[in-house]
Amino acid sequence: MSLGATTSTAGEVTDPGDDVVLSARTLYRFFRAGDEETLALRGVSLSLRAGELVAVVGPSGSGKSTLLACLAGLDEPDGGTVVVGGRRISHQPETVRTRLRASMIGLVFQSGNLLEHLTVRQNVRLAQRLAARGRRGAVDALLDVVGLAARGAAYPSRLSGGEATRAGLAVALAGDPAVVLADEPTGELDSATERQILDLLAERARSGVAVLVAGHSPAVAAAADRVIRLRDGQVV
Ligand SMILES: Nc1ncnc2c1ncn2[C@@H]1O[C@H](COP(=O)(O)OP(=O)(O)OP(=O)(O)O)[C@@H](O)[C@H]1O
Repeated sequence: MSLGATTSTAGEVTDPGDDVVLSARTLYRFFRAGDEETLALRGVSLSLRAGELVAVVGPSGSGKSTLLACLAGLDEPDGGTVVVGGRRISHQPETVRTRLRASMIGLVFQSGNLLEHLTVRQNVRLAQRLAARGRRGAVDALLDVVGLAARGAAYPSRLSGGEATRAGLAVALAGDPAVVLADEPTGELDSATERQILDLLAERARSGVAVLVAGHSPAVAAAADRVIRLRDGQVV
């Protein structure tokens, strides 16, 4: 995918670099609860290239989830810029962020991204339709990739933790995203299932997707091509 366009239209960057699919510059995020102010992100910058698997690791509270939410346009940074596919996603109206996210980004959460009243197959098909990008007929192939070919008719409440994560991954991949952002997808899984999920993410990266996965576990860092360490909201 060529992302090298140069234009002055609002929301586009001048030179995103050859294969940089996502970049964040000097992100700040403050939270205020009563008198207490938390600086969750303190000037975080990063770039994510097509075909690489990058891990964001750091202790609890270091800012991983906040960072991923800002990168995905689910949350707005108080300072700094996020650019995805050559277009600015930060500081945009929600409709713009949602559209950009749907066309470019697949999200995987530990808590799951499945609608409970739909089967696994229906969840994946819906995600594909919403993104309006996935290849038709690819739903079963995708379920096969994540090892859930036999579980397409199951409802989320009947899935094990590992199955739910893999179904969530199929949903995230349904729109053929250029970027996958996974927030602690393996947090609650045993090490064999964690390995499976990380292998799937690595395989996606090898096929050209830019993958960012946040987690605590050494296995997450070990699976990555590159590791970004966060502490107290800063890259260390
Ligand atoms: N909505 C919020 N309101 C107030 N403080 C928040 C909010 N969200 C996050 N924080 C604070 O921001 C800091 C970073 O939190 P964040 O969830 O990003 O960390 P994390 O590295 O993802 O942690 P974990 O590994 O436990 O999920 C923490 O101090 C947290 O308490």
